[in-house]
Amino acid sequence: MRLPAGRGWWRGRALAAWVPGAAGPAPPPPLPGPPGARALDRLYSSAARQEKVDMSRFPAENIRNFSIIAHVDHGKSTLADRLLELTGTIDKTKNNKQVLDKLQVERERGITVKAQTASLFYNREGKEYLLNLIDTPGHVDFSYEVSRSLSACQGVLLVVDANEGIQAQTVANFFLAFEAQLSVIPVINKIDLKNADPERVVKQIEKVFDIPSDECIKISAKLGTNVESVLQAVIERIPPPKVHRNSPLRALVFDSTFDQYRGVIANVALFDGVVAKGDKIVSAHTQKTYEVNEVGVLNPNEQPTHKLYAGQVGYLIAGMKDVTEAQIGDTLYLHKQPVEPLPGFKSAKPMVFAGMYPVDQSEYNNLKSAIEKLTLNDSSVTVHRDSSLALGAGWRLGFLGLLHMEVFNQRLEQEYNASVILTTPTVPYKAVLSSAKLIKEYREKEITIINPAQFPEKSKVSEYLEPVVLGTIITPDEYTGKIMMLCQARRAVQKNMVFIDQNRVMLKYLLPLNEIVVDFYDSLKSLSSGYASFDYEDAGYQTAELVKMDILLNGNFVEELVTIVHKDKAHTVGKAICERLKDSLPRQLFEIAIQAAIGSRIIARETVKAYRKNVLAKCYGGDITRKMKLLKRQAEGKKKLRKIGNIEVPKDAFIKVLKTQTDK
Ligand SMILES: Nc1nc2c(ncn2[C@@H]2O[C@H](COP(=O)(O)OP(=O)(O)OP(=O)(O)O)[C@@H](O)[C@H]2O)c(=O)[nH]1
Repeated sequence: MRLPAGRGWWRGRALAAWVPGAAGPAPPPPLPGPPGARALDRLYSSAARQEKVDMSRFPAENIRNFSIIAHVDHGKSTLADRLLELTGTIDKTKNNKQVLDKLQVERERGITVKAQTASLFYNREGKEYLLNLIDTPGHVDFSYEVSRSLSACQGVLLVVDANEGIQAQTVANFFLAFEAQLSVIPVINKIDLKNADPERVVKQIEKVFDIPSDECIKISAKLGTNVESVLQAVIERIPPPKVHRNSPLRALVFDSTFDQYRGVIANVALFDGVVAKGDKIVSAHTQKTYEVNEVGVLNPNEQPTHKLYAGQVGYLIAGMKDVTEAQIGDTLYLHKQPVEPLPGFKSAKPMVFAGMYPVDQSEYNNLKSAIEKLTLNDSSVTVHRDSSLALGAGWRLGFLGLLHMEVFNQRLEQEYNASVILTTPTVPYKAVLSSAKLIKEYREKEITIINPAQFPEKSKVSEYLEPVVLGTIITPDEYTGKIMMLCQARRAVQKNMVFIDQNRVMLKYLLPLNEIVVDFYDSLKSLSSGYASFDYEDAGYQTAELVKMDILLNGNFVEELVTIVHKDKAHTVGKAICERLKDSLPRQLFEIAIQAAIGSRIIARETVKAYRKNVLAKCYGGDITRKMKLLKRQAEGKKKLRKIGNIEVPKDAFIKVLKTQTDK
């Protein structure tokens, strides 16, 4: 049986409540062993399994809400495993590996894609604490998940690899936490590695983040070395949430997922008040009223509770039918007790757009339903209907980056059995219109273009704009020269350069997004032997000399191959498209000229030589039935062709040219 995605696949383990003093059957007698292990045994006891947890026993001063943030692969999920074990939330003997990475795509790629919350019950010196841990993704495409998670926290564990030291996402994530005014606990991980140099990393942390060296905790999450002191620091250095339990309910929806049986499961952080099953709540965003069906904590599986109290982080199910009803950043309050909504979040801004089409048009409806379901679990994807003469009806989807696009595609295939064609990604350009007619048509002066086919002509535009990002590159000094040349070739403007230690440099560049979207990271990695790291943040738009490039076959315009390029790159890009098309077009009875053109100016050309495929050539002699069969097969093949002028172009040829370069 295929396990449903998201929370819940762990359900077989059915962690249940340990509820001293709660209504229902008495908890089993204390067991020998460390407090965490005892808690675990109680959690697993079948008597307690039916009970709901009583969360009133955790006053705000006994609560710590924190995220684990780091550069990719520095060990967040492994540290989360050890913390879950140490607090007895999961069984230590089970060889746990990245337990909170629950999606198949996360397990296969070994990366975290979705932030996951776990509530840990922890006894320390006779006091019982509730530690709400959020494990976050490290890759730049998912930094939106990180910033959202931080809104439910008062502190972070900033994990840094003792061998690699501070990397680009370490810097980006630190500043997210710093700007949110959270307590930062630096954790230097992987001290067991042969090449580990924790002292060097301590100095980097002091220099770049201005954090005193004695605040760094050195651990090996893999071996469990010194992980106890991380728990101690969480309790001592992260402040409890400042909340009011006697005020009316004010709950922030900081994440949400969709379960096909129960509807929306909203992850909430309670800033004020209390919420319980049966309460009537209102969404500040939609003003719709709902009745709460279930509240609970993730332990790390869903564990229903009697109530959730201010300062706590948990989940809430209230009959919302899709995630648009539980918008991330929304505030929930009690019916007839309106409150000032919490600030919420800026909505996720798609950075790349690509066309998505079913491989076979008869699969359109199935794919439509799969996309709808998956976007319910990933609301940062935007979807617009689109169509192409060659590929049929489809959609134009917006993603936070290329990895996000690949992960979405993989999830469609794995979780919904869909097979799709994804076209080359483009970035969202803008045009400031000068034509009164167009302004009237669009009802605005500045339009965003997510489909190259809709690029307005230069004569109707006063200026074009392209998205830019502020990129951070951290590299060993010896590769700086090569990296600078790469950045220059990508039209980047250097903004800053500092040494973070004797031989490591941090470079800051303003880069056009379309120059980095496809292969910048790969180029950076290969010319620095894998040592340089890269992260970027949105930096708005800049004026750009963009041109629309057409592709012509014997003078006939091919609508699906229109591309927007910077004028300086037009020749290179045009040549590459012509070459790819030449390789994928079958020869025909006449010569075919493939041309890339800007307006009437031809900038690149390839030729496919004439050739006659005589399907009857082998049928010498008089077997008429065999001849008829071959001619019929040829006629069927023609149905998969599109005629451009008198040229027959197979659908496969378009696919080869349009498919993303990352698709193999
Ligand atoms: N030697 C050693 N390896 C470790 C340690 N901690 C984690 N690793 C390994 O480092 C790799 C990455 O660990 P993860 O915990 O998945 O890292 P992450 O930061 O969660 O990764 P993302 O979610 O992709 O950003 C895995 O192969 C771990 O086994 C450690 O203390 N020592």
